[in-house]
Amino acid sequence: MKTVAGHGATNGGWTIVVPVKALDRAKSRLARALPAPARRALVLAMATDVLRTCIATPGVARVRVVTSDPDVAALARRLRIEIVPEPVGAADRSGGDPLNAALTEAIRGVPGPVGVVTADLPELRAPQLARVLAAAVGHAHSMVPDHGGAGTTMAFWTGPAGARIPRFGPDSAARHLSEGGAVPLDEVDPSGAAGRDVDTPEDVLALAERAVGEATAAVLRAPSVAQGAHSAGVSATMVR
Ligand SMILES: Nc1nc2c(ncn2[C@@H]2O[C@H](COP(=O)(O)OP(=O)(O)OP(=O)(O)O)[C@@H](O)[C@H]2O)c(=O)[nH]1
Ligand SMILES: C=C(OP(=O)(O)O)C(=O)O
Repeated sequence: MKTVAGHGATNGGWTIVVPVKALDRAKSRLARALPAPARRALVLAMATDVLRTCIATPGVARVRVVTSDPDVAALARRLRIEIVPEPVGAADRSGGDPLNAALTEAIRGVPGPVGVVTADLPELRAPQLARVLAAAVGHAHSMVPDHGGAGTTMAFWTGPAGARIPRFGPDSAARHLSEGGAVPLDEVDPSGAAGRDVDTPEDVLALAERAVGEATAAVLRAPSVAQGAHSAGVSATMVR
C-alpha cells in the first residue's frame, strides 16, 4: 500500500487523522448482533461518512486515514485522501497497543495543528466538526469524551510535534486528561454528534432515531443490520 497524496495537501489549517481498524477485526462488540458482512458494511459506511465530513469541514487542510485494510484504502483513494499504511501484523508487534502505535505514526512530523477523529461517529457533520476545531484551537491539547464518559472520540494538539501522544483505548478519557494533560472541550456536548460513537448493538439501535450520514443510513436500511441490532437491543433490555 502506498501513501497517496490527496485531499487538500495545503499549508496551514488542521490535519485530521482518522484511524480505521482492519474490517475483519473491527467492531467486535457488535458481533452478538451483526454477522460479519453486516458489521463490515457498517464500519465502512461510518468511516465513509466521517471522512466526507472531515473533507468538507472549513479549517481542515489535510485528511489522513491510517489503516491496514485494502477496502478502507480503496475508499480513501476514491475520496482522494492520504493513506498512512499500518503494517499488517503491527497489532502483534506493538505491545498490544496497535491503535496508538498507528496514530503515533500518522501524526509524526505533521506540521501545524493535528486532530484524531474516530471513524465511528456517523452523526458528525461539517458544521459540528468546525465548531469543535474552533474550540480546540485555543488549547495545546484537548479532547472530546464519548457519550459514556470513559472513551475519547477526538483528541487535538496545537503545540510542538514531540508533545503529541495519543492515548486511545481503554479508559482513554481519564488517560488523555490526567496523564496527557488534555483539556475537555466544554463547548462540545458529548451526548451530541461529536460524542456519540457506535460501540454496542444498543448504540446501533439508537441510530434509528438520529440523523446519520448518507452511507450509514443506507446500510442501516439493510434488514440484516436493522434486525440484528433490534434483537440484540431487545435481549439486552430483557436481561437488565
Ligand atoms: N488503524 C487502526 N485503527 C483502529 C485500531 N483499533 C481501533 N481503531 C479505530 O479506532 C477508533 C476507535 O476504536 P473502537 O471504537 O474501539 O473500535 P473497534 O476497535 O473497531 O471496536 P471493538 O472491536 O468493538 O473494540 C475506530 O475508528 C477504529 O476503527 C487499530 O488497531 N488500527
Ligand atoms: C478506542 C476508543 O474507543 P472506544 O471507547 O469507543 O472503544 C477510545 O475511547 O479511546
